[in-house]
Amino acid sequence: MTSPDLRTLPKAELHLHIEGTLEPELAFALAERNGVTLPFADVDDLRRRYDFEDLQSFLDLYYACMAVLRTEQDFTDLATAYLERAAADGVRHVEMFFDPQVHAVNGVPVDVVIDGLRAGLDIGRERFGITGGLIVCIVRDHPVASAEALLDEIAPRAHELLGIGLDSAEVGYPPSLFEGVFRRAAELGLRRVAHAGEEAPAAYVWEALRLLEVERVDHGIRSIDDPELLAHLAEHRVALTVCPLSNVRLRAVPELSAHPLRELVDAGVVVTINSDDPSYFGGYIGDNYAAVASLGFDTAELAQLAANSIEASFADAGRKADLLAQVREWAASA
Ligand SMILES: Nc1ncnc2[nH]cnc12
Ligand SMILES: [Zn+2]
Repeated sequence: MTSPDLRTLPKAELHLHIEGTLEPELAFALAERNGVTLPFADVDDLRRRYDFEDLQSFLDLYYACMAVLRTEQDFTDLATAYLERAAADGVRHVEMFFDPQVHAVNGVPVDVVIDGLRAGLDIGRERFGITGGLIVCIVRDHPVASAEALLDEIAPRAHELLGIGLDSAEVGYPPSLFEGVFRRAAELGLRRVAHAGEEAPAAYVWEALRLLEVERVDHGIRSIDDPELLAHLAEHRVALTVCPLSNVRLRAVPELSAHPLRELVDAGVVVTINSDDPSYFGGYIGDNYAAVASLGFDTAELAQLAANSIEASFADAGRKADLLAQVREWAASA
């Protein structure tokens, strides 16, 4: 039997930083359009620096490149370019992270970012049939007061957002710092997710669950070190948004074959597959599914991972039922 085309498997992408889809070519085009000077000679020079030692070494480059994003049109162009690639990878629903505190440092108001990304999502829906929304991320190594000020700013537009997340440098910035911020976000009607257990230990995942009351955990791979936590995640069906190629590139795991994905699935955890920052990590979501297939996951298991992504999404019940039927159809014909 030939292996099925994983790019036609209908799926949701639940862990995607839209700024992490900025390809070097677009970065230089936007730099020129906006009169911003990037600290790299050219596209090839920038790509050569995509050799990361850890999360922080990646974040340094990632935040530097974000300086080219200035106008509403820039954010629309960025989102549209991603959605076109995502559509080719079988993505039918996407929940997109963005980092307004970093854009604010560059003088870009959060309204510009939201307007630009929402226009991109509208194009994605019309052109590619992709549904989805935005998850505003708190940059955890900025002061808590800055996160609180951001909530003040977005409060009137909370109904235009799906949720709140927590990202950036993890170790030393535990979820507990943001308990009040997340409580207020919940009062605004935002769904809650957080990066936890990417580089930091399982204790950060417990904090995200107990103090931030998250509905999904982003990465969460260090949960593997805590059997009680694994049992809790499985029992309560709290999904992990796992990003295998990211974990390899940022050396959260020594190599793909050492990834704890199989153990997480065997423990009964609801695992989903995602790309994180695909421009920087050598692969979009289709490449991540292909990496999982190379670990020995069979067609039925890959279809189950896609079904998990739909079930764990914040799509409405009708959309979920429709997409789950599409996954079943794919599996039956694979
Ligand atoms: N993998 C990651 N972890 C934490 N913050 C991020 N921001 C963008 N990518 C990230
Ligand atoms: Zn991430």
